[in-house]
Amino acid sequence: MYYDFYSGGAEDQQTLRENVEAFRRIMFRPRILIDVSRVDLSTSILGYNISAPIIVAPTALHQLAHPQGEVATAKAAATCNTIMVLSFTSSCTIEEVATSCNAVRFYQLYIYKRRDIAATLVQRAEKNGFKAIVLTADTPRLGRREADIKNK
Ligand SMILES: Cc1cc2nc3c(=O)[nH]c(=O)nc-3n(C[C@H](O)[C@H](O)[C@H](O)COP(=O)(O)O)c2cc1C
Repeated sequence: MYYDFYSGGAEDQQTLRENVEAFRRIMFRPRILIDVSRVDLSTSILGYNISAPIIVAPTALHQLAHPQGEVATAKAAATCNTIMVLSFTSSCTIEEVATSCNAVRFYQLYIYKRRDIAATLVQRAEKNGFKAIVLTADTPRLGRREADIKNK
């Protein structure tokens, strides 16, 4: 059931397939006869410098995959000099992740009807040195993930 959670998509998984296909369609443009003695992919997001234009997207429940969960992911982000976005549905607490490493951390938020829950979480994230809120707006309801239904 853990594997299905990570690998599965909703309904007939057409969007999941299209996500993979979309990346396959992206080609690197070769640039010929230019100086490659120093290659630098670094960039910045909201003023924070990172080693490449890649950050850790918010994903739920890392402890399903590893006992150290998001703490280990945040340490890896710090080692790679990039940003860790901690999921609202993280298996480690905001405080555990904050004290585990010095990665630049953003906090992902779903907005529930109970706005006081969101407010409390934002305050906890702020208090623990998270630098930005990543608002997830595309999940007004969860997709119908048939593998999860089967595994219940
Ligand atoms: C296993 C899994 C768990 C996820 N959990 C969350 C989550 O907790 N919060 C969230 O905002 N997005 C979550 N996402 C969405 C990812 O952040 C999203 O896939 C990522 O932003 C990459 O976007 P793309 O799939 O459109 O390329 C999850 C995705 C996967 C595959």
